[in-house]
Amino acid sequence: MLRFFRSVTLCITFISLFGCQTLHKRNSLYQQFGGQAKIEHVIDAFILRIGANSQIIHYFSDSNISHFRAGFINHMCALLEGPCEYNSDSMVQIHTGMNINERDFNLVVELFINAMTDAHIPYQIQNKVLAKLAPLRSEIIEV
Ligand code: HEM
Repeated sequence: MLRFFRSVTLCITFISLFGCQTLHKRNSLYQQFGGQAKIEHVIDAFILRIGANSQIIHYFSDSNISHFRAGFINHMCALLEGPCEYNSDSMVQIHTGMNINERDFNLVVELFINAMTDAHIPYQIQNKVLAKLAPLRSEIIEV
C-alpha cells in the first residue's frame, strides 16, 4: 500500500513538473512574440533598415550579412527563451573594437523597434523584448 502511495505521489510530482514546463514554453516570450517566423520577419526588416541608414551602415561594411542574419536570429530566439541555444561568441567578443557609441547603439535599437512596430508586435511585448536587450548595452557600447 505504501509503495502504491509513493508511486502515485511520484506520478503527480512528475505530471505537475512536466505540465509546468509545457505551460512555460507555451507562454514564453518567444511564443508571445509570434515564434520563429515572426522573429525572422522582424530581423529581415531590421537588416533592411540598417542597410538604408547612412549613420551606421559603415559598421557592417566588412560583414557577411547572411551570417549576421543567421546569428542574430539564433541569438534573438535564445534571448526570448525559444527552442534555440546560442553558443557563438559573446556580445563583448563580437563588438570589441567596433567602438560603438551610445548614439549609434540607440539608433540600432530604434531601427529594431520600428521593425517590431511595422510587424504589429504589441507594445507590451516590445517592452519585454527591450528589457531583455537592455542589459546587453554595456557589453556592446565602447568595448
Ligand atoms: C542590443 C543590441 C545588439 C545585439 C543584441 C547584437 C547582436 C549581435 C549578434 C548576435 C551578432 C552576431 C551575428 C553573427 O553571428 O554573425 C552581431 C554582430 C554584429 N553587430 Fe551587433 N548587436 C547589437 C547592437 C549592435 C550595434 C549597436 C551595432 C553597430 C552600431 C552592431 C554591429 C554589429 C556588427 C557590425 C556585427 C557583425 C560582425 C561581423 O561581421 O562579424 N551591433 N550583433
